[in-house]
Amino acid sequence: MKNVAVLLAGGSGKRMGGNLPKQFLLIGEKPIIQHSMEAFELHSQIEEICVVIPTDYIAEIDAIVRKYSFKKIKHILAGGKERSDSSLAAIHAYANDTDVNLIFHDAVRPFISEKIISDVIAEVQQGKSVAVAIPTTDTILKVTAENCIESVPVRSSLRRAQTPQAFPYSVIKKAYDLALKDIHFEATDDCGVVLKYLPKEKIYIVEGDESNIKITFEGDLIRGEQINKNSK
Ligand SMILES: Nc1ccn([C@@H]2O[C@H](COP(=O)(O)OP(=O)(O)OP(=O)(O)O)[C@@H](O)[C@H]2O)c(=O)n1
Ligand SMILES: C[C@](O)(CO)[C@H](O)COP(=O)(O)O
Repeated sequence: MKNVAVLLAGGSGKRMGGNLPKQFLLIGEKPIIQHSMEAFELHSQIEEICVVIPTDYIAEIDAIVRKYSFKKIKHILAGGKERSDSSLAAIHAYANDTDVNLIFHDAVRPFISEKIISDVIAEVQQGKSVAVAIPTTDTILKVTAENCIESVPVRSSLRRAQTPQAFPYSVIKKAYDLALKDIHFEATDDCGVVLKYLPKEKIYIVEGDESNIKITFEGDLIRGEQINKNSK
């Protein structure tokens, strides 16, 4: 099976604000998305990379690919309205090349480590579905519609989800085929889609790390600069 990294970068970064989608903001003088592209380009077990990006920014990715001589970028695809639409764009792109593992990664998690990618690949190569997560240090509250506490789940059973999330092609395709028949379908990640529509499919967890942050708000850029400096 070929290991394909799908870099999801189709969002507009509403919570970050500003005109430029956050994946093009600089950390360590390099666009955030370029950090993610490099992490997968340099990983020896990744055969191909597929970048999903808003249509207006396809040329920017093409320019980065040419300028820095990326060799593994096979597709640069137009993203969709929701994150799940961007995942679907990648799934459709491999409809005739199904002997692959799709390894979905938020392009705005630029500090993904070689170890996490290796650990994810070790699992998905055995035909397993894989999530990356870390324990939560905060107690997590489940709340009601009126913002009162409904329950306090046992913390030791809770994890914070990161990416990558990886699946054999047949698994993720089937999950999305079923999801698309559901008029109430919505999802914030790909594991949620598999869990809901293929409940018998086990999703194995690989340990993430605290540096694998998602750049979401402006303050995350300061933390990102620190992580980048410490990684030198
Ligand atoms: N339609 C979308 C929405 C999100 N993403 C990608 O999914 C990742 C995680 O999403 P998030 O941090 O929510 O990014 P945005 O959707 O851009 O942010 P916001 O929700 O603040 O608008 C990002 O790399 C983002 O570009 C995507 O590929 N397609
Ligand atoms: C996939 C994810 O990064 C796991 O934490 C997260 O669910 C993405 O959510 P967002 O709303 O697109 O930021």
